[in-house]
Amino acid sequence: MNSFDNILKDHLNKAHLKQFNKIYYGREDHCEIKLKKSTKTESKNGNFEVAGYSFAAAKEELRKPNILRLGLIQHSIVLPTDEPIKDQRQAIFNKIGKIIKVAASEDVRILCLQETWTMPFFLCTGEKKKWEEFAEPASDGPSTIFLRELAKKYEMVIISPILERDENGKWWNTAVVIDEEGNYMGKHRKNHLPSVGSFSETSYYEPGNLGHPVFCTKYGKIAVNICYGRHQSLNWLMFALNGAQIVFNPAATIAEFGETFWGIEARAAAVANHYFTCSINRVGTEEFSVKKDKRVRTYYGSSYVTAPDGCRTPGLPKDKDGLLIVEVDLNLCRQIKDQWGFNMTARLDMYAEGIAKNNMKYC
Ligand SMILES: NC(=O)NCCC(=O)O
Repeated sequence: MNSFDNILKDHLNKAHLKQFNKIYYGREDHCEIKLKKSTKTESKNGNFEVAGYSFAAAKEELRKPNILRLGLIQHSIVLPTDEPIKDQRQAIFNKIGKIIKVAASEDVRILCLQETWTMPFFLCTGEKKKWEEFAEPASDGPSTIFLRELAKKYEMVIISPILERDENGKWWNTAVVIDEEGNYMGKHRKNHLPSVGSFSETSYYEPGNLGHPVFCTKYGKIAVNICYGRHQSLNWLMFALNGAQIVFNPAATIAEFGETFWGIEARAAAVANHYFTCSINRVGTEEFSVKKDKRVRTYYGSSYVTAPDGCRTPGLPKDKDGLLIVEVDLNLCRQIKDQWGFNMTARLDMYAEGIAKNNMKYC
C-alpha cells in the first residue's frame, strides 16, 4: 500500500475529496508546489518520491513575510545488516547525498533526516557489541563531517539525528544541528526513551541531559523532539516556551506501535504550541540475526508537516524513500497566537503550581 492519500484519490470523486480534505487535512486544496523537471527526473532515477506543498500566512503591514522551504527525508537502509559497518554507512551516505542535492535544487533551507539515519535501527536487537562502530562523536564524527560539507555547499541548515558516542565512550540518541555555513551549532539528546515491546533503548543509553534547546538559525528558530518524545505533551511545550517556530520529530516507528497516533500527536502539538511540526519516519524492512533467530521490522514512513493552524500535508509513502518539501511562512506562528489569544489565555503559573503540588507524580 503506497499511501493513504493515494487510496483516497483513487476512490473519492473530486467533490467528495475536497470535503474530506477540508475536515481531515484542514483545507480543501493541498497547495502543491510545482517541482522542477530535474527533480522529477532525479527522483525517478533514484527511486524516491518527492512531494511539495506550501502553507501561506496573512500579509502584515510591519513585518515582511518570512518564507522558507523545509525538507524532510525518509529512507530505507541500503545494504543488509550483516555487511561491514563502513560499507553500510557509506551506502546510506551516497543515497542521502543525492537526495540532499535535489532538496538544494528546490531551495530547501532547513533539512532534517530520520532518527539514527546512518544505520539500521539495531536498537531492537538487544545486542550492542556487534554494532558499536555506528556510534560516533557529535561534533566531528563521520556523518557530521559528511553533512557539514553539504550544508556549506548548499547554504542549508541540516539536522542530523545520530547515535552519539561522547568523550567518555557513553552513548546518546542525539540530533546534531549544522548551520548554513557548515558549522556545528550544537545538539539535542533524546529526553524520553522507550521501554516497550522490542523498543528497549534504556539498555543502550540514558535519557537526554540537555533539556530543550532551541537553535536560532539564520532561517528560523528550530528544535528537535526525537521519536518517542512525541508521546509526552510537556516535552513539546518546553520547546515552545524556549521560542521554537519549527519542531522536527525524527522517528523510527513500526505499524505495530501507534501508527494510529502518528497523524495525531505532532499535529496536536503544532496547534497546542503554535509552531510548525515536521514528522519524519524511516521506511523499509530491516532484518537482523539475533542469536539463532531472525528479527524483522518494517517502518511505515508517512512523513508529514503540520502548520500552527492545524492544517497538514499529505504523508510521504509508507513503503518508499522520499523527500517532502514544504514552503512555510513563519509569520503564521504569531498570527495564530494573536488570533486565538493563546498567550493571553495560557495559565502556565497554574500548571506549574499544580505539578509542583502533585510532587511531579502521575496518579
Ligand atoms: N525510536 C523510538 O523511540 N521508537 C519508539 C516507538 C514509538 O514511539 O513509536
